[in-house]
Amino acid sequence: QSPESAPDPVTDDQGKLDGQKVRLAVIGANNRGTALIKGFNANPNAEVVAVCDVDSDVLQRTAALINQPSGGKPTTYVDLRHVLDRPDIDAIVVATPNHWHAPATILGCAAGKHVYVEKPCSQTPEEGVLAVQAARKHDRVVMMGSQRRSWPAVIAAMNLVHSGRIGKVSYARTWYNNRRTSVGVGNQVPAPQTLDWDLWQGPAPRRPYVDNIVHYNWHWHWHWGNGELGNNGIHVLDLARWGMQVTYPNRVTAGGGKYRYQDDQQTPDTMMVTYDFPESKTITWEGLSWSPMGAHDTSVGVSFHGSEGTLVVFGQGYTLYDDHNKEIETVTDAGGDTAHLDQFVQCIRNGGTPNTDIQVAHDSTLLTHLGNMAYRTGGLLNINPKNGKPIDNQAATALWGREYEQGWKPIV
Ligand SMILES: NC(=O)C1=CN([C@@H]2O[C@H](COP(=O)(O)OP(=O)(O)OC[C@H]3O[C@@H](n4cnc5c(N)ncnc54)[C@H](OP(=O)(O)O)[C@@H]3O)[C@@H](O)[C@H]2O)C=CC1
Ligand SMILES: O=C1CO[C@H](CO)[C@@H](O)[C@@H]1O
Repeated sequence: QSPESAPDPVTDDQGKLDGQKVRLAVIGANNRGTALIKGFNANPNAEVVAVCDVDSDVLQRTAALINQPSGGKPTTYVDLRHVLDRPDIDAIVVATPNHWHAPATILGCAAGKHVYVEKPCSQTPEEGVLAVQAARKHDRVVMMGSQRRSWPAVIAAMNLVHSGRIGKVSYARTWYNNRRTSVGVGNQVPAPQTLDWDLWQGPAPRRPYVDNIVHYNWHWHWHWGNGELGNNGIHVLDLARWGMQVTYPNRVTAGGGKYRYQDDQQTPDTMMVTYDFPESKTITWEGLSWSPMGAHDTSVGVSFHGSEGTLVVFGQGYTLYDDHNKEIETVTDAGGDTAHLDQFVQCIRNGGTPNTDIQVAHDSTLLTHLGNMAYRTGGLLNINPKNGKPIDNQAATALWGREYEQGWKPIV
């Protein structure tokens, strides 16, 4: 079956389940997928009934984690299209590498499934636009895994910023720091017997298997990933955009490079991006994948700078400062995934729009794409703030979409 001929939609007019458990399939089960299997498994209103992974070892290991209330184990699948064929599955959870995120979301919506898609929700802006269209066309709940949106202290922090507690807020700084090791130089070897390399690649044009890409290091290749900006920048840029109440910028500038190691990584390990918005507001991102010391002695965060004070979101909470940097309060609360996953489940059961609905998700993810597009095309993009598209810039416009393996181009 070709991806363009997905099964007919299975619809229940309101997209609601009248009090039943939401039946989920987790697609992509390794690192993040394992956490999501455990998270949804712990939700009293959800049940993981299927696990799908292109690596049979990962599949067996992760399926074994689940005990269904009925006492059974989830069904296992290698090909996500077979998951979509099952009418008894209400929703899919996509925790594959990034090049699969939007194509799986779009196929899922067409098959009548609600979708929890990991961040970033797309690999290119074009895919993000299509994912929004697919969600609306098929009237599905489509939510992105930017779980900070559901953390109580982060919500309280945003309410403070929006209430004017720190005055007029014109600037937000975001950062991410880590001491990552080198990915080394890979060798072209046969793919492991347990791995279906063709399906792992799916929508991406075919390449030979190289032994330092699976797992995780695909993040650092433009062919499959979106670099640190798409990996960790999305979490904090999403918060910055929420706090600043902005959507599309009018100018994006990017600098940096790949300085630390001589290896196969393509994406920058040192990156600074400035987003200027038409509302006279600016957001910056600083990503250092090799130096662990970030602003305010933290490795990841956002600071909002207002005329009457400053608010720093870090970890699971925030610190509020007055206009002379005197600390007023520090608040921390629950983090994790529980509230975010529950929101997805509740929206499916009871209706409603999740806090990281696909449109919100796309608008935030677009910032990461624009930063990478600026970085890859000379450093400066002028943007149409009405639609987020680069103006008079052929090189950047070429990165709005991407090439697909024949037969895999997403269609809505
Ligand atoms: N919200 C959050 O805090 C976090 C989000 N993430 C996001 O989750 C995603 C996954 O990250 P991570 O788990 O670290 O990456 P990994 O590379 O460790 O895992 C990805 C998994 O997806 C599997 N896979 C690949 N293609 C398919 C397919 N077509 N069908 C089914 N399974 C497939 C992989 O198979 P194989 O076993 O063969 O590699 C692997 O098991 C990323 O997009 C990342 O951005 C990650 C961490 C935290
Ligand atoms: O979202 C994420 C949270 O942090 C992890 C550790 O760096 C990332 O790998 C991941 O993608």
